[in-house]
Order: sequence, then structure tokens, then C-alpha cells
Amino acid sequence: MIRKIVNPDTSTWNELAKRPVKDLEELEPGIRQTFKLVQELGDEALLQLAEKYDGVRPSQLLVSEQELTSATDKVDAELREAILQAYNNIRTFHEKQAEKMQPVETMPGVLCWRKSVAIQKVGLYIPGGTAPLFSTLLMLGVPAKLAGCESIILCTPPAKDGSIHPAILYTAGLLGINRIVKAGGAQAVAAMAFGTESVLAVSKIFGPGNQYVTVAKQMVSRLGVAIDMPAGPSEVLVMADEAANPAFVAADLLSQAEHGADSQVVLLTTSEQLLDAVGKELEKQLAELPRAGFAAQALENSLAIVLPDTAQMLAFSNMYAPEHLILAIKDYESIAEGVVNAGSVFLGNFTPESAGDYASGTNHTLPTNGFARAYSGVSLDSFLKKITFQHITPVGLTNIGKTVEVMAAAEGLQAHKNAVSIRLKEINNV
Ligand SMILES: NC(=O)c1ccc[n+]([C@@H]2O[C@H](COP(=O)([O-])OP(=O)(O)OC[C@H]3O[C@@H](n4cnc5c(N)ncnc54)[C@H](O)[C@@H]3O)[C@@H](O)[C@H]2O)c1
Ligand SMILES: N[C@H](CO)Cc1c[nH]c[nH+]1
Ligand SMILES: [Zn+2]
Repeated sequence: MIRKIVNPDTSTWNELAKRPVKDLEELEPGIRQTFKLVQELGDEALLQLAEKYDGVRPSQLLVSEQELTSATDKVDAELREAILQAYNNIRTFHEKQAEKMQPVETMPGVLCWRKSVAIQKVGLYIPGGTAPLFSTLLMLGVPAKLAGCESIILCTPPAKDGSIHPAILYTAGLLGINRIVKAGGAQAVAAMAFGTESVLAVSKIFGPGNQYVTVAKQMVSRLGVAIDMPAGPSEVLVMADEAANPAFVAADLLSQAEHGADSQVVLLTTSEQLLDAVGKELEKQLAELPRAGFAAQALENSLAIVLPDTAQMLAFSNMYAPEHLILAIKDYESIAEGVVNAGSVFLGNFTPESAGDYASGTNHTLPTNGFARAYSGVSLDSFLKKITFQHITPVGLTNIGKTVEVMAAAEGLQAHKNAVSIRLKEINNV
């Protein structure tokens, strides 16, 4: 069960913030082997590795037209309606993120502007090892389509019978994504990075996944393929005081613990009484969960920490940088203002984290393992490049020319200076 700690010394906080993830050095050699196999054997490597890790050698790697069209009837009407509602909310939230910058005249005759352009070829990884995360497809597919990415490839591991979950296929159909590859894990990442006969090499790979997927993404990013961020095993940190409801807090902790044995959940509280009540609720609710095995293992790696006040809870949370932060405290509005490191924040007692996982509109592909200190979650921007443009008139060059000449000369870069001087001479007819 969850480890309890009362008023830990601040010198121990960094140690407490370590996630239960395997070392990069432990995972990298195996993943490098996988990369080599995919580069040497292409599609055949994907088939062999599906057999090894997913327990099936699919009869074909690409989902067929027939598999795609027959998926709709296999998804019940209530689920289709829920997916549609989530799709609409996610679309509404993400389309408002579009920016159009007006040109700016920094000096008379010197005009600068910036334009957003879609990344042309993108790859989406949809986890499917232990749960078919069709919600993740909405989180990646909606902004990819809004951005206008021309070529979108989707990789997801096949089930033991070689199929892809109908809800994933239905969601792909809704989004208009039809190139779907039955491949998971590091081999899927390798295929999207290097290309195979069936998988087009892409410029940027998106999507969460287990540690193999996350480390593989980090490794290809060193080889020149962009990635969204390291989005590994799910985590949540709940800050709770006496205003919190222990049953709600336990439910929120379990909602992320059930993702997998390597997930971590953290409870910070000012009240030992609340901590005990949450402990009882955890036991009660855990016993009812179909994925109790995963959740119980995750709780073993998790923490419940009593701290003296809300300021200390905020300080710990900012140091921990959780993927999800729930503020189940009286002053959630003012404390939210002080959050500087978190993937996504949930305010008050009636904002469960699962609402963001599925349907409120925000993106659930978020940085884990402390990466929220520097990375943002997926958004429309993740699928766009920002290209800057400028146009300088002869009057503009007359205004800015001297500045550039002086700076170039001071850096000892005469050719830079000349590129301006030669034009100024022409303007002045010298
Ligand atoms: N951070 C986020 O935004 C976010 C969002 C959703 C899900 N998640 C996380 O995604 C993960 C999904 O994990 P999953 O395992 O269910 O699915 P997954 O699709 O990420 O991984 C399954 C694949 O892992 C590979 N694999 C499994 N065992 C292996 C081994 N021993 N060696 C090499 N490769 C192996 C296999 O190829 C398999 O196809 C969970 O950890 C969940 O918490 C994170
Ligand atoms: N909590 C996950 C992100 O860490 C996203 C998810 C998908 N389905 C359910 N939850
Ligand atoms: Zn979740």
C-alpha cells in the first residue's frame, strides 16, 4: 500500500520526487537492438516483434479498408455518442489555440511577421498494450487535423487476435485517418522514425506510451526526428486539506494508478486525519477495481506525505512537477496562481482528472517524470512550425543599416557588414 511520510525534511524532497522508472541505461541496449532490426528488415521486423511482444504475427501490417469500415457497427451507439461529444469539446478547445500574428513594423520600413505552418509528415503512437486508448487518438488526431498536417500515420499494437480495437478504428474514421499500422512499442517508434515498406518515415512522432515507447522516442530525437515530449507512465499529485472529500481523493489516485504498475500517485495533505480516511477509501475502492493488480502495484511505488501547510505543499508540488495536479483544497484559486511546474491542473472537489483524460477539451498527452519542469503538453502548436518572414524597404535599410554594420564589424564578420553596405551604396547612388 501507499507509503506514508510525515513532515519529511526538505533535504529529502528530491529523493522522494524520483519516479519508479527503469534507468535509461537499462532500457537503451534492448531498444537499440530493436532499432537495428527494423532498419535491417523493415516490415518483417515489425511482424517478428509483434509476435514476440504482442503475442501475434498479424496477417497484414496495415489495417484494411474492410476492417476500418466494419468498425463502426462494432462500437455501441452510446460509446459513439460519447466519442463524438469528446471530439467536439477537444476540437473547440484546440481550435481556439490558433494564432495569426499581424506584421509588426519594428522601424519604419522594417516589417517582420510570423506564420504557422503545419508539420507535413507526423506519426501518432496510440498505446494499446494493456488498454486500447482511443481517447489518446482524439488528443493527437484533433490537433493534427486542425493544424493541417498532410500525412498522418498511426501506429498501435495489435490485440492477440491481430485486430485493432474497434473504438480506435471508429475514432480514426471520425478523424479521417486511414493509414493505421499494427505495430507497438519501440519498433513502432523506429518504423515511424526510419521508415519501412509500409510505414512512411515522419518528421515528428507524437504520443504517450510505456517506458519502452518513451525511451525509444527520446532515442530517435537524438537522431534528428522530433518528438512531442517524453510522455511516459501516468501520474497524479493531489493536494488535499480538510476541505477535501477522502472518497474523491482516493478515486482520483486510483484513476491514475490503474494505468500500469509503473505509474505513481502522490497525496500531499496538511491533515493526518484526511490521510487516514483516504487510506481506508483506497483499500475499499481498490478491491472493486477490475485492474486492481496494476493499481496495487502502482500504489506500492506511491507516496502520501503530510506537510505543515499549503505553502509547503505547493513548494513540493512545483519541485515534483506532476503530469496532473489536483487541488482539492479550500484556496484552490490562489494556489493555482502559484503553480509553475505541472502538465495540467484540476481545480476544486468536482473536477476529476478523468474529465481531462477524456472529454473536457484539454489535452491528456502530457509530460511525465518531472519533464513538466520544461515541457508543455500536446497542443495545436505541437503540430505547427512557426516561420518568420521579413521585408525591408530601401527606407527601412537606411534606418537599420548602420546598426547592422556596427554589430557585424564588432563580431569581426566583414561579409555580414558588406551585405548591408553594398545596398546602402546603391540606395545612396554612391
Ligand atoms: N503521459 C501521458 O500523456 C500518457 C497518456 C496515456 C497513457 N500513458 C501511459 O501509456 C502507457 C501505456 O502502456 P501500455 O504498456 O499499456 O501500452 P503501450 O502501447 O505503450 O506499450 C505496449 C508495447 O510495449 C512493448 N513492450 C511490452 N513489454 C516489452 C518488453 N518487455 N520489452 C520490449 N517491449 C515491450 C510491446 O511492443 C507492446 O506492443 C501507460 O504507462 C500509461 O500510463 C501516458
Ligand atoms: N491519464 C492518461 C494520461 O496520463 C490518459 C488516459 C487515457 N485514457 C485514460 N487516461
Ligand atoms: Zn488516465
